[in-house]
Amino acid sequence: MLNPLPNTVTVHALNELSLVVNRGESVGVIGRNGSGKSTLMKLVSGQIRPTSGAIHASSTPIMLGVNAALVPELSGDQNVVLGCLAMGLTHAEIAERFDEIVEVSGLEKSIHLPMKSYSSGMGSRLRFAIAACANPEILLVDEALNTGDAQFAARSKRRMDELRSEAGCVLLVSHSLETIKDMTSRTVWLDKGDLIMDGPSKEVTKAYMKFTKELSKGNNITAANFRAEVQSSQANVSIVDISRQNTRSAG
Ligand SMILES: Nc1ncnc2c1ncn2[C@@H]1O[C@H](COP(=O)(O)OP(=O)(O)OP(=O)(O)O)[C@@H](O)[C@H]1O
Repeated sequence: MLNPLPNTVTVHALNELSLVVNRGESVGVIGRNGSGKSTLMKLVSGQIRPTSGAIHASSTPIMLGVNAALVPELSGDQNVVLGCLAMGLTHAEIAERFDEIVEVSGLEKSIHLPMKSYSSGMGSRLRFAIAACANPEILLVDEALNTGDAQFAARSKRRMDELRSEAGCVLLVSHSLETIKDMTSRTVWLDKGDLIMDGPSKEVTKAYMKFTKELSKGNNITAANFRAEVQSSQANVSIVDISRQNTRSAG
């Protein structure tokens, strides 16, 4: 940021990095709190703009759970229509998928109540169900947003598995390394806004575990040295700028 406003603080949530995700890839994103994972997802989904650089996408990336701009005063079912229209579905497609969306949301009769009367978990479930019906080519999942109960978790996992198998590519943020190893073949490790490692999920999670283990033992210098060592071994990764080029297709 060149000219920050007075009394403002500039946060470098994410530094320059280059990431190419190919069709058919499932990519995990891991890192400590505040490392830039959600920022990366928001950049890719277009919720925020990068200060510099470019993001190129072959179609509009859909972020599960947050992409639909819903209106609290409207009922759940009205918001289903609104959210689907916002994602580019036609009225005929919405009518076709409506029952499935309500089923995935698990809201049953509450679907007719105003959304402002929902608990945060109920709201998340509705947003998830709406976003999940879009069959996106580029699917973004930020597990930090998951607030559903156990029953919903099982239902959303099922739908997420279907989506993953149908999507061209998936980016998954999770603090669960088991989930990452289970669901992705490639993982990027971010730390303090830097890309530390990009490689096979098994290797990256192993390195990240070693790093966090040293930190939890209080061996901060050993951890920092290891981080630097891993990062420098990745130095052959080309660094290019990021920004976003949206190729939104008309409804
Ligand atoms: N709206 C904001 N205003 C100011 N700083 C922000 C904002 N959003 C994020 N940040 C900062 O950007 C950095 C990266 O945040 P981000 O949410 O991307 O991290 P994260 O890796 O997703 O963390 P977590 O694991 O806790 O969800 C952090 O230092 C955070 O404080």
